[in-house]
Amino acid sequence: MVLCPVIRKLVSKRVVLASASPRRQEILSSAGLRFEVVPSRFKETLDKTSFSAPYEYAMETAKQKALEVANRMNVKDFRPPDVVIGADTIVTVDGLILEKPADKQDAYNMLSRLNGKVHSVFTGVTIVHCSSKDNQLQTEVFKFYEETKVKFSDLSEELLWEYIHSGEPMDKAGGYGIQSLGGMLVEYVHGDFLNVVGFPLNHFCKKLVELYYPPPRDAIHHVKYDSVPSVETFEVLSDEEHGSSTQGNLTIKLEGDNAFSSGAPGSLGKNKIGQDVMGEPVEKCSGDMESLTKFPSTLVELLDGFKASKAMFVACKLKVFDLLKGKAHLKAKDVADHISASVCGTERLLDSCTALQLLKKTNQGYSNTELADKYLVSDSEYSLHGYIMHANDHVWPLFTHLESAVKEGTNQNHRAFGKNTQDLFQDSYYHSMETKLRFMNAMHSIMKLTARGVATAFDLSRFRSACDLGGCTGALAQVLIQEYPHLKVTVFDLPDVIENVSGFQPTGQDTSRITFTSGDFFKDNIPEADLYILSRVLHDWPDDKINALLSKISDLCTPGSGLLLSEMVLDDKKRNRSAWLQSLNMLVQTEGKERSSYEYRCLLEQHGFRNVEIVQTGSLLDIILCTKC
Ligand SMILES: Cc1cn([C@@H]2O[C@H](COP(=O)(O)OP(=O)(O)OP(=O)(O)O)[C@@H](O)[C@H]2O)c(=O)[nH]c1=O
Repeated sequence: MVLCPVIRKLVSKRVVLASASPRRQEILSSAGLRFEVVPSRFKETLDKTSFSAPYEYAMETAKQKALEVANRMNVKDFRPPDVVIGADTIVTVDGLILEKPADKQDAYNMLSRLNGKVHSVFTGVTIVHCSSKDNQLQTEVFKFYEETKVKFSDLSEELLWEYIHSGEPMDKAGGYGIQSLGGMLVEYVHGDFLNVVGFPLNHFCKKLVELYYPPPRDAIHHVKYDSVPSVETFEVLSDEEHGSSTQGNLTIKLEGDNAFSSGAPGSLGKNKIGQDVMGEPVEKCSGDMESLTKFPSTLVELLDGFKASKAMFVACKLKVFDLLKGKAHLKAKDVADHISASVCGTERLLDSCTALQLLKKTNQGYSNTELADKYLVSDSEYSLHGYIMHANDHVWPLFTHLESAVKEGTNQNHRAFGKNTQDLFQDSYYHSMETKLRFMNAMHSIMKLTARGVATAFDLSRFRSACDLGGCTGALAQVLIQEYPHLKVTVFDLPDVIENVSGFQPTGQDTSRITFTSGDFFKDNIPEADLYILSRVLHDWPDDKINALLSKISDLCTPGSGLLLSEMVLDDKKRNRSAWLQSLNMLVQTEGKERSSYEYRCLLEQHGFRNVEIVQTGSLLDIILCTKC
């Protein structure tokens, strides 16, 4: 029996689990999935210090495990399987990542660290959709992770050694198996138990729903029943999505009273074409639903969206998070004094930020959350402060003219800033030192956060030289030279930018393989390289300018040269909300737009690029690599 129809979606596909873990095999086969097991040969040796968070490491390892298997099978069988699933489980405690112990002493060290404490277990999962064109593997990569908190009891040395001698710890992350003897060590678990065991089945099913049955965004909401907690479900699904009939009726009726569903208000259990997918009378369900969902909470969230954004922007601008960094607590009055603001206004801002989970509040006062410390403090390693200031000072005013942008189909720089933008970058970003540095800061902060993902989405080690066109402060170049010891990178950008890059260079790092060259890629000669990179560049421009640029790059390329793009890729199903909103953003501020993978593929193939591969990261940027024929 296949309880969850989304698992049934995979029945007709050749699915491979790239894992030797017997636990993963058991969890997935118990869920009714049919798959082959091809353990990955990928060595789990990625540099942990190069990841901004432990789950990034787990997701990347999971991805590399899956891609290794996809590649190997493509070579061996001359065609890849349809889907490859990879996973990686890690335990984190005291800022350390624990994997499988090397020996008994190592297991003891791990278990002693966990003793009496709460730790996190992260499993990163990657689903790779594979196809093949001219024997070249084409992949679409989807990643996610799940975190579960586990508390160990206070355990005696004797018990720890007895457990270690049982042999159980050796093939398990953190040195324990919660599903077996190790369960005795555990006081409580917060979150998905199976995630600790090695595979977050629930999240996996939700991800499959997103991939195979994307609902219209406003159709997912939390439904409350007397005896059932509010949940986001993946149970009730129909293949008749978006009005297009696919393969038969997937009516599913859950047993007992706890059957629940998701759907647009007033349409519980009713699919797009009016069928009752729960097998219940539609009227009865709709009636119940209306009384239960008086409030269209999705709309309320949207109504509040701009208030939440602005509260965060203002708290950043007033450097509230900088002030609270490293301090145990501050009262509203102390914060107000420091930022020269009213006490009553400051208190409301701080309370709103607390409600938004950017701050914590106790009787002693306010303090930063981990999130704020990491991303909102202006000088933190992966700070988004620069990008947020750009959003506040540049994007926000433009969005107040969205209505005009929609009516006129053009950017609103003239209305928001009194600027005619003949030359987009010169006129809107670089017209004063202040706007120039603000824009550079914004690009630097967002690139620092995303650079590792861009640099490692594909193996670029075959290239010896790269040219990052519009590479701004060189944040991506920094990561590229760390990842690829033989790569030399030229950062090419407008003179206005290159004159000011020195303040953005890291101290104490060898940057001798990075060269900064100034010029305009539309007008001037572009440096020669094996690999050209356009990161968040094409979305600024209309097709005619893109064609001119791609043609110029293509002329410089020799067969085998690469072109790497990073952009937010639009999806037909409108799942990637950030990408669609970013396209609106491009309307109000540039001449460009975001594009779909099909549009990118066409543009690239038109200019002689082939083997177009796309990695959808599920975060801010998707990555496309292609090769000049
Ligand atoms: C915390 C915990 C972990 N595990 C196992 O730990 C291995 C993690 O290692 P991995 O590198 O993610 O996987 P692997 O076993 O090396 O397999 P592979 O996917 O081939 O790399 C997986 O087995 C998991 O079940 C348990 O069985 N129970 C637990 O409570």
